[in-house]
Amino acid sequence: MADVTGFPEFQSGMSLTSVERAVSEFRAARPVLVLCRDTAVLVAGVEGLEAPLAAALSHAAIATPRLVLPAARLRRLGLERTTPGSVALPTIDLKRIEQLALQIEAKVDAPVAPVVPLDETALELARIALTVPAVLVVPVNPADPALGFIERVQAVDVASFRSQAAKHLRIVGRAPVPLEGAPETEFVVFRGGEGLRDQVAIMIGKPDVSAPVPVRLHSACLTGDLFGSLKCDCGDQLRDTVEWMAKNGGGILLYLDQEGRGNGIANKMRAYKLQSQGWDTYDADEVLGFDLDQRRFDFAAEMLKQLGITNVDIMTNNPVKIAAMREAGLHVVSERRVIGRPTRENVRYLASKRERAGHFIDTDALVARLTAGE
Ligand SMILES: Nc1nc2c(ncn2[C@@H]2O[C@H](COP(=O)(O)OP(=O)(O)OP(=O)(O)O)[C@@H](O)[C@H]2O)c(=O)[nH]1
Ligand SMILES: [Zn+2]
Repeated sequence: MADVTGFPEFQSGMSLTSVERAVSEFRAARPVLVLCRDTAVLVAGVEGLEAPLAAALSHAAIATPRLVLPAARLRRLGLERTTPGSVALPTIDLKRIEQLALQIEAKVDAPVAPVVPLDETALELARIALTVPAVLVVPVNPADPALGFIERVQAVDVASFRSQAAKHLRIVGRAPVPLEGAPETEFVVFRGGEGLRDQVAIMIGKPDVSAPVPVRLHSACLTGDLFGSLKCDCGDQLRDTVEWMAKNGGGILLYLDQEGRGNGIANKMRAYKLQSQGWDTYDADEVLGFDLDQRRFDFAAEMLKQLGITNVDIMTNNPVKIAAMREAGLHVVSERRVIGRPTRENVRYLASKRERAGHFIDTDALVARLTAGE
């Protein structure tokens, strides 16, 4: 007789699910209890942190709470740092937290301690949740009855979440979607990978998979892809790639849920606001606590493998994407550059990508095109 006492199939993937639940709580500005052997901390983001929650956290604390900040933010606060650190908070003072985590001209006002593993977990939670990377970590007693209703997650599950999510990618739907200029196109939707939504492989034409297949990894850019923002070249890159693939025997465009270089749309808008005040694309991100690029591409390589691709003709200017495909075991046979139209608003952005992140972009040629009014 079948075993009717339990639901064994529900066990598989539970560690992923527990992190997903914790991330939902965290995004809703509710604290999460993170456990590592005998140690427990409440973790709360600085976004949405208000006085009643601050008071409850102080009340539950069994040792001094701390504010954990990433290296990028500490550099903005005036320290030479390549690793995250924490600042003790004898009282949970919202104004001081706001200053240390977000204010533009703030300087660090207290000693910065090296992080412990639970601090790293707290930052990782904020990263997965796509919130501002600044977190309050409050040591607590996990048996405290006041914490009974709070979502609990194991630190080890948070730490392995992103690589697990890459491994658990699976196709959940596919259908033909004829596109203008590329009528023979199929959309293949994958669940898993990065971000909070699904990933889509757009199969244009019928590429010969025995030869190197033209592939573009395209990170979502709502403003550029959909609305034609002049601030970047994403919309052109997207449409030009589809058109090129349709005319040249087909290819695969991976549309990846990595808005804002993996920082999420809200942080991208925070960065755009800073850019409107004169900051460049990378410095604006650093003010918010982000390093150059938060994206991983291991799951994109996994999508290609599941589609039966091993040899790739990659369409990108980004050396990190190329290295990631090689590292994941794909054979990058050739490379093509993909440059959109230069605009007065995007030329500085493109130059920064070349100067700061080593993208293969000929900015002199772009400036010449812009001046010639192309
Ligand atoms: N944080 C941040 N993200 C941005 C900004 N402008 C555009 N983006 C994001 O940058 C990403 C660009 O994606 P891609 O064009 O696929 O990647 P890329 O690194 O430029 O590489 P290639 O285009 O392949 O050469 C998208 O996720 C955009 O949403 C910005 O000013 N700040
Ligand atoms: Zn863009």
